[in-house]
Amino acid sequence: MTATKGLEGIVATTSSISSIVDGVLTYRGYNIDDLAVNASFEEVAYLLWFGKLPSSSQLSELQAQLSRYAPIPDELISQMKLYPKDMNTMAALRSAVSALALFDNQADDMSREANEIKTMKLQAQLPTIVAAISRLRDGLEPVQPKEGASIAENFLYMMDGKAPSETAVKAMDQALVLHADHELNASTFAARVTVATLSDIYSGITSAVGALKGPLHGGANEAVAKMLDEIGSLDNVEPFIQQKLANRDKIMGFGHRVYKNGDPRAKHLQKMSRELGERNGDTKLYDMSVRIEELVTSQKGLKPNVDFYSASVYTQLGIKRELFTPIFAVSRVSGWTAHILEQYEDNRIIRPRAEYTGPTNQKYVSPELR
Ligand SMILES: CC(=O)SCCNC(=O)CCNC(=O)[C@H](O)C(C)(C)COP(=O)(O)OP(=O)(O)OC[C@H]1O[C@@H](n2cnc3c(N)ncnc32)[C@H](O)[C@@H]1OP(=O)(O)O
Ligand SMILES: O=C([O-])CC(=O)C(=O)O
Repeated sequence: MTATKGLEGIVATTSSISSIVDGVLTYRGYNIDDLAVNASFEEVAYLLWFGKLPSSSQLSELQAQLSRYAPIPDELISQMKLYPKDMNTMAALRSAVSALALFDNQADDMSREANEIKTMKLQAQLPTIVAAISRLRDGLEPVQPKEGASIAENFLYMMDGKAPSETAVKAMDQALVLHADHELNASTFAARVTVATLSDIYSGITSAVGALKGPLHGGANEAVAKMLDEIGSLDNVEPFIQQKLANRDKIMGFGHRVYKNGDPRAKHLQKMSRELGERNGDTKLYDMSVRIEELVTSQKGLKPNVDFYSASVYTQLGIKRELFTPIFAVSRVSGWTAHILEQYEDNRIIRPRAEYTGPTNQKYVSPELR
């Protein structure tokens, strides 16, 4: 038995949800480039869950269901009020998602029908939770979700309590589409491992949020924003990046386990970042990002991943940095739940082996003789 570090190149499951072949990402066979410019996030969520794009009536029904499920239990809000103000937002989200199970009397109902309802509840409630965490941290009361609004619009509205601009809603919706699913990434794998023990869907999503939090995965978008802050100006990009590369430090938002010639989602986020900068009359963040990309690509051969330009997109939308990774979860919960439903459909416990490298032939010696 020989271990492969990080399971690189290991095919661990079959899946019909999303694929990455020769650098092309598809959801259920639809190219991400097509979906990013044409589909709404709700259409994409439906596609991931049910395998086909919804008809107009199916889409309206889904929107109505998501609206109905969006409010979160008052008991959960009371609990969240006890979270410390200096909390890590992803840790708070992880706790709140776990607590949601306590207020759902179908949490342990393993029927397909019950799991589809929980899937929609989770999709509807994650944005409400993230917006509430943000407001409670600022000493503000949560804003109730607005009936009939899309996930993107509602999320922006619940964060600020003000109607978001059309531009902001469009950008958020596209960002949600781009982050919705990504084959067997670490958080999706964590979700599948958890539910493959026949544990409940809330346990799977709690595991996934925990895995997404790390800076090598979803947490990289927040780290990119910190780096942009630290760099501060276009003039400082070159010395900063040269120093980082000389120290062999990782540049956050670059590199990918699967894509070696670039992440197909990055170009859409780059375009969004440029357009938002032009609209705001200030392209500094975009210009700095492009310069970082030029340096890292020419000197290390590394290309930006989905987390790189999303940092300048969200910053230019006026979103606080500590919400960047939670926004990833607001989108990716669609993919996580699709994978969980798929795992339950044809389940076998996921239990690989480890190559043992510790000592052998040890003999027990009593404590006084050690
Ligand atoms: C949504 C997402 O999860 S996208 C990924 C988000 N994460 C990041 O942006 C964090 C920065 N990137 C990374 O840490 C990595 O590229 C990962 C985690 C994405 C992929 O990791 P792996 O597939 O294990 O690649 P690995 O870390 O082995 O990198 C291969 C080589 O490229 C280097 N490298 C990879 N990424 C970077 C980077 N961002 N900056 C500098 N060097 C890098 C490594 O140091 C390594 O060099 P070496 O062979 O000289 O030791
Ligand atoms: O696939 C991965 O390893 C990480 C990633 O890009 C994602 O989850 O979107």
